[in-house]
Amino acid sequence: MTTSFEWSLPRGSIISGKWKQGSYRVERPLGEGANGKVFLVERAKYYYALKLGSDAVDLQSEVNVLQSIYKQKQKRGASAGQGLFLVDVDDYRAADGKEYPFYVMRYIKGKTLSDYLQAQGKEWFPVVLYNLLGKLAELHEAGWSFGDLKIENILVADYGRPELVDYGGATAFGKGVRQFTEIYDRGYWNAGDRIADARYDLFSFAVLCLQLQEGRRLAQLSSGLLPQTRTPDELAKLAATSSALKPLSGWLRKALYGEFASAREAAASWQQWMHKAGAPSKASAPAPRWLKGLFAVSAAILATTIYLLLRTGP
Ligand SMILES: Nc1ncnc2c1ncn2[C@@H]1O[C@H](COP(=O)(O)OP(=O)(O)OP(=O)(O)O)[C@@H](O)[C@H]1O
Repeated sequence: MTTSFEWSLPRGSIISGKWKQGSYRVERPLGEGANGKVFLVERAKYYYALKLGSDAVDLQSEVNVLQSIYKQKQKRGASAGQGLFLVDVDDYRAADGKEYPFYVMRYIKGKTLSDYLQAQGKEWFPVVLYNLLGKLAELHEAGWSFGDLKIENILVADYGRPELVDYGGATAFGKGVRQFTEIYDRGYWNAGDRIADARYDLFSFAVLCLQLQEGRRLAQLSSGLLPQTRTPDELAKLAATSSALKPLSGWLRKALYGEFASAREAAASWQQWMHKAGAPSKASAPAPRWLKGLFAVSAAILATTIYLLLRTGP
């Protein structure tokens, strides 16, 4: 992946906006991709993620999506404190004399989905993925398909809260998806067209489950098939023969064949599966280690207090 500008900004550099004069101090780079470089920045003691690009059109389309989600949330009275909301949009004049567009968004302190599951344990899989379906549903209700759903574009914060980053592939419903990753793409698997709809993302979501649980077998499958023999049935068979995914194979088949009308419907069906399987729901998510530790300490203090009370007596 290459960005169209090669320079970076060292810690302490100041990025200031040409039009609104917002000024941000660079802490460190967070990542980089085809559309730009993302930096952790600080302004008035708050941290943000700032995406600096070289193509104003590409960046503007990401800004449009973020604005549209924000407006949709406002309409529903949802809290602005959640989600990847926009903080600022402006242009930066760099040392090379050129102007680069940037936007500033909430900083997501999290790990990529696969790193999170590796660190916290696979038992978080149902919870995190269920929450992700909720995120997709929100986006769809604002009229957008995410388009390029893949492991790298999902950051997971504490308690299994996923956040979608990189709206470069987001496409208004009814338009053609332009930015996608082959293995997650419905067109690549001859399972439908590339016209953005809720089902397009749900297909990628199903592949994401396979990628997380059966990454190696998925890669082998896709490299071993000819373009015309790639079908959703091959993916469904892979799910059915996976010990981790077998209980979910009915759900995955529906997502692969575009049989869910919406992400909400898909989420409701996922939740039913979680209840049946006894998987931890949001409310009863597995207790983090620190919480277990805290419980042990509190129990020890209580026991000591009772002992002392009994000993000293009235
Ligand atoms: N709000 C955020 N908070 C924390 N990290 C972020 C945030 N946004 C982006 N990142 C990090 O920066 C990386 C690159 O960002 P992004 O994917 O948006 O760039 P891109 O140029 O569009 O990449 P791609 O070529 O994959 O489309 C992400 O993978 C993520 O690790």
